[in-house]
Parts: sequence; structure tokens; C-alpha cells
Amino acid sequence: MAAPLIKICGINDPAALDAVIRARADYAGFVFFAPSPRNLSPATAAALAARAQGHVRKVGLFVDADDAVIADAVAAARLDALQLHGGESPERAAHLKARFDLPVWKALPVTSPADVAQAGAYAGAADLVLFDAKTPKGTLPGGMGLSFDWSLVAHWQGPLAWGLAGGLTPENVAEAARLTGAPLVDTSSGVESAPGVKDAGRIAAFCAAARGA
Ligand SMILES: O=C(O)c1ccccc1N[C@@H]1O[C@H](COP(=O)(O)O)[C@@H](O)[C@H]1O
Repeated sequence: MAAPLIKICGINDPAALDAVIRARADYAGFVFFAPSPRNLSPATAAALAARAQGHVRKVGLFVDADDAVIADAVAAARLDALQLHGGESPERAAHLKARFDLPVWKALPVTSPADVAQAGAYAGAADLVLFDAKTPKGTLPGGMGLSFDWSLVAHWQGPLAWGLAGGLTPENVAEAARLTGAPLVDTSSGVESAPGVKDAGRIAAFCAAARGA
């Protein structure tokens, strides 16, 4: 089985970005969502994007953001993909894909087979679905270090590409990748020493474990 692509999300300072580049992750995620401890301004994103250019692809994470917020982030950070982590409909995903001419990733919270089946509705509208844990009401819709029952998405065969997120860590990512066959794995809090503070050693360990090294 091929090693999964790796996204490290919530990059908000140069040291974390350098750790992601050193670990040869495929994607660095920038969070544009004010309630998140990983939120960053378009100006900070622009500086990080310049440092990332040519080394790692940049994914902007948004939660039910309006077009103007996304436009500012796309322009500042020269994003390579948009990750929609709220309640965005297939129509909204298709609109953003067309407007920004960028691949769109749609996160879906999973607790049941019916949640997984929702992915089909995004075929053509999004490029990738990211299966993630459902978080408690009143908390962030992601980035909480919560995982879900991986058997629900094991070797998922659907009409679009997919990835696995939610509570992935250096300690469990190899098992998650083996059980699910996920083509992409995504982590944020699992490679932190505190909310919003990335740990270079854990980023390196996550990437090595995901690749089966
Ligand atoms: O990271 C955040 O702060 C965040 C905020 C709002 C929505 C999603 C967020 N992060 C994404 O959530 C998943 C799972 O994160 P974790 O590994 O369980 O911490 C991942 O895709 C993050 O990119």
C-alpha cells in the first residue's frame, strides 16, 4: 500500500513551517477562523507562504467563511487548496471551486455510516472529502484531537478522493493508515505541545510514522 499524503494543519509560525518542510509533509494548513487558537491573519499567512513556496503546498482552512474572507486569504497566501470545515453545502463548495479555481476539500464529521454516505453529495463539487470526528456542540468544529470509529471509513471507495483526520498522532497514525487505507492523513493538535503551539519533534515523528519509517 502506498504511503499516504500528509497534511500538518494549524501552522502559524516560521519554526513550525520549517519543521513541516524538514519532515517533507505534503501540505501545510493555515487556519483562517478567528475562534481557533491556530488562527492567523492574512499578513502572517503571506509571510509564511513566501517561506513555504516551492517546499510544501498550502491549504487554507475556513469555517462557513464568506467570499471576501476567502479572497483575502487566497491572495495573501497564494493558497493551493481550500479546506471547508463548516456546514458548507455541495452548492457552496462548487461555487468556491469555480470562483477561486482551486481544489476544494470538504470536511465531514463522522459518527455513523449515514455521515460517510454524505460524501457522495460532494462529487463534482469538491475534489476531496476529509472524514473527521464530530466535535461537541459549542466547541471548534475540528482541531480538538478527537477521533472516530475508523472502521466506518475503512478502505472507502467513493466518487472522489478522500482523507482521514481527527485525533491523529505520531502514536496512532500508522495504525489508522493501515486500518483505513486512507490516501491522505491530516493532523493538528496531535503534533502540538499546547493548543496552537506546534512541536517540531512530533511533526517529524508523525511524518515518519505515516510513511511507515
Ligand atoms: O485546527 C483548528 O483549529 C480547526 C478549527 C476549526 C476547524 C478545523 C480545525 N482543524 C482541523 O480539524 C481536523 C482535526 O484536527 P485534530 O488533528 O483532531 O486536531 C484537521 O483537519 C484540522 O485541520
